[in-house]
Amino acid sequence: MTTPTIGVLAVQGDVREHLVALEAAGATGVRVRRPEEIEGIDGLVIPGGESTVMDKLVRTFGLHEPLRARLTGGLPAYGSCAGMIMLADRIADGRDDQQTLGGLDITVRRNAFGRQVDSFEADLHIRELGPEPMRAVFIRAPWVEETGAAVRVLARVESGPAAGRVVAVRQGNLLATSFHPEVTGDHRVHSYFVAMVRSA
Ligand SMILES: NC(=O)CC[C@H](N)C(=O)O
Repeated sequence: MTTPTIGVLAVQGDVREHLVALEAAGATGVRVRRPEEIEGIDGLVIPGGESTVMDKLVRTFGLHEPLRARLTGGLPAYGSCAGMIMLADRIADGRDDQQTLGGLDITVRRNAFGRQVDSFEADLHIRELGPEPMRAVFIRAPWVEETGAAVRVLARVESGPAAGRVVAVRQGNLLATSFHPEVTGDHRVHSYFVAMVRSA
């Protein structure tokens, strides 16, 4: 696989920013909106947005089952923010009929940082990405409340009232961040994911 083809789930959310970041990280990014577009991809990015809407549209467009089938088959996937929620096996205080694609043995709490701190930025040190801190942008972000034994924690909030909260995880071929690396121009998370896709 010289240049991997990575699909960005394009039913809702900040799709364009991920396509740009994937190209910068050496992959070909394609929009995934129809079931037949799932077959040819080597990896999948689920963008930030609104997970309740994303879930409904994924089911309406007949994408839920084919996406689950590929994820179960080991397709590498990266979810940012709402995408993290879509990859989580469990949502804390889950209500209504919100479903996820699942695969990550985590419980996420939606809009976890509270109304006063709707959106904020913080520097994170992520060993896998090198010594330089990463500027992380959180927008009505979830955090990871529980992790199963197979889940590796990659980053935690480092200071302030939410210090210690888990905001980046990996489990096998699945990667998720609470924050939005696609909006900062720092493409290290996407490069890390592209490397995961290459070695899958
Ligand atoms: N920036 C985001 O993706 C926000 C996620 C949104 N709060 C949700 O619950 O889906």
